[in-house]
Amino acid sequence: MEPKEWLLQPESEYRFELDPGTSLAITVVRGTAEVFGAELAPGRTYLFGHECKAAIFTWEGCTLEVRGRPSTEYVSDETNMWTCANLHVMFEKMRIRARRAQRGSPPPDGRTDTPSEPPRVLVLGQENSGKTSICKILTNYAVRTGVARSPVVVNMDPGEGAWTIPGTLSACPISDPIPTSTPAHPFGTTATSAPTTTTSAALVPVTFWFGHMETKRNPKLMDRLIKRLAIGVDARIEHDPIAKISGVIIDTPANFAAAASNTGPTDVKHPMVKACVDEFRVNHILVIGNEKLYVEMQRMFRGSGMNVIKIPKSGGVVELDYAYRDRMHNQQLRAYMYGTQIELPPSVSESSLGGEALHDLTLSPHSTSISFDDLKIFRVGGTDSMAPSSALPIGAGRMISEVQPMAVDPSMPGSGLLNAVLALLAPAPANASSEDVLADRNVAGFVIITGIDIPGRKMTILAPVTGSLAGRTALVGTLEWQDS
Ligand SMILES: Nc1ncnc2c1ncn2[C@@H]1O[C@H](COP(=O)(O)OP(=O)(O)OP(=O)(O)O)[C@@H](O)[C@H]1O
Repeated sequence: MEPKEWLLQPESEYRFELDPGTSLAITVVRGTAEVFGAELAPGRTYLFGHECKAAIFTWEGCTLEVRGRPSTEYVSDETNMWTCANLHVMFEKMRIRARRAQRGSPPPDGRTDTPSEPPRVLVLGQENSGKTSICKILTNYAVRTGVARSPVVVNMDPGEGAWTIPGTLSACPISDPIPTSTPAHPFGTTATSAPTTTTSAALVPVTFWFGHMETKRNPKLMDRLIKRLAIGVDARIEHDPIAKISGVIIDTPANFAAAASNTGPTDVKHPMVKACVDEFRVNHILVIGNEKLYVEMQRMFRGSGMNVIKIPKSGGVVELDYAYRDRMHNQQLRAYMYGTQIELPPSVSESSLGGEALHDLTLSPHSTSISFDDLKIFRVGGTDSMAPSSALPIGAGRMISEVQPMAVDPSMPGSGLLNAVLALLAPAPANASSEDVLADRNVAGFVIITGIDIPGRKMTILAPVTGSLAGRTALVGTLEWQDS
């Protein structure tokens, strides 16, 4: 198949959408281009797969050579990249001020009355408004400035796998551009059992287990984890002066933008926004394409010094349906266990990639049989946390607190453990108090229960690496492994 050439005028973008089982190879043959803010090296071939939907944008104009058959492809010169660039310049000025204050130098403009806080940005918007893409663009622009920058990207959306798997909340300082090639890795890849030379091993996120895909499953736990994540981020950047002045960029789930009810004070309607703002000391809220939410945010934070900015939704953002999201959740879990393989499009050979594009990162998980007694398994909030509070019978209270861990006995029929995804917890800190809930502990990795033998008191566990699980503690939620 002959490659197709696309001639892009300055400030335009080539948008594409891939169907399942197809892939695309793109080479910049002239000019400069970027994908969600990450520069594409001229002459190098980049692969996209797993139903990836993205845009290759150019500031100065470029020629792209495209091999493969996307289901949709077109060029648009209506983008919101100028907005992103202006936001980046504003945030960069804040970082410069913060850096000078950190070093004890006078501010660049000599004004001592303006604050020298780094940008701490919360991105809000409805479903499919382009929140994750804007977080990526702002992060990529920050790390491309030519001076050391390492903003902390926070994924507050448990439906988004971020660096690990769905069901988690995580944060990670980013110092290299976030690539885009597959939605299996929305914020780049971390090493699981992969060789460190082939993945961004520097990405070691702070990760907590929420256990569900939707925040409404357990709002109390969400609230607790927002606080816990903020503490984790502070601890991570405490001894990292560059990350400290680079600020924080927080991606949120769509329901942060939806009011819990249409009545009552605004901060009651948006409790999770309020929690994020308080815990992460947010100083900028970006509201994507939602006038009502923009006005509500302005009202909610009036007089607090908060900068609420309305930004247009890009016309390129694709409406992702539930079936697609379901496939991506499975894809992210599979990628965690088995790695990521992107099939080469017809007419692209291994040698034409020049050994640079990583398309086959195969991992080999291990299946082991362990005794029921080896692993202590808990479910936070018990089984009734699976139902939203509003679904409980009128007047009925919960039997247990939504953040309380309940032991799960694998020998009980209907334990819900078969095919469940478990988060292995890091060892408890020495100073952990008795009130500590297990969900407060960092996640060290994930395993899947693929078989349960009740008479033999054994279970089969799929894990990315070998190693004994004896004495470990794990949390279970509502995430299930669907082996295909
Ligand atoms: N300019 C663009 N051109 C083509 N595709 C785009 C563009 N911007 C975003 N997309 C794609 O649209 C989809 C939705 O975008 P994104 O994930 O950023 O939205 P979101 O608001 O974070 O979604 P969610 O509802 O999951 O919170 C993604 O697949 C993304 O890659």
